[in-house]
Amino acid sequence: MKPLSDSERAELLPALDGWSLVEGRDAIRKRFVFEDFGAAFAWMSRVALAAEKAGHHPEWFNVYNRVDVVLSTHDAGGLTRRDVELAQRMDLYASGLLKA
Ligand SMILES: C[C@H](O)[C@H](O)[C@H]1CNC2=NC(N)=NC(=O)C2=N1
Repeated sequence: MKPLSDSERAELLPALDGWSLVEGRDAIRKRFVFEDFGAAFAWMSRVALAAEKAGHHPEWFNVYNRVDVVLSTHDAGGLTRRDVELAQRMDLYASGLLKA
């Protein structure tokens, strides 16, 4: 999988909801805040199954109801379409679960 081209970045990254570029690294990040630990972990479980199926895994750190996520494609050394797809899937699965 090739890293995103400049034109792909310009098109795909601004369309993502709440994701931002990580400084000093070709990666994107987002903080998800859920109602409680149960909601956070339910979401993580669902994402984990999808990630395993796709063979593309997040870097993430969970404390109680908060999950800090970083996405990058290690094999490509930077952002690829796989990261964009996983970000979109994470957002989809989080809808309705996030803290108001
Ligand atoms: C063999 C296996 O599919 C690869 O090592 C996958 C696993 N999960 C991965 N996840 C991420 N984020 N980047 C990768 O390059 C990657 N590679």
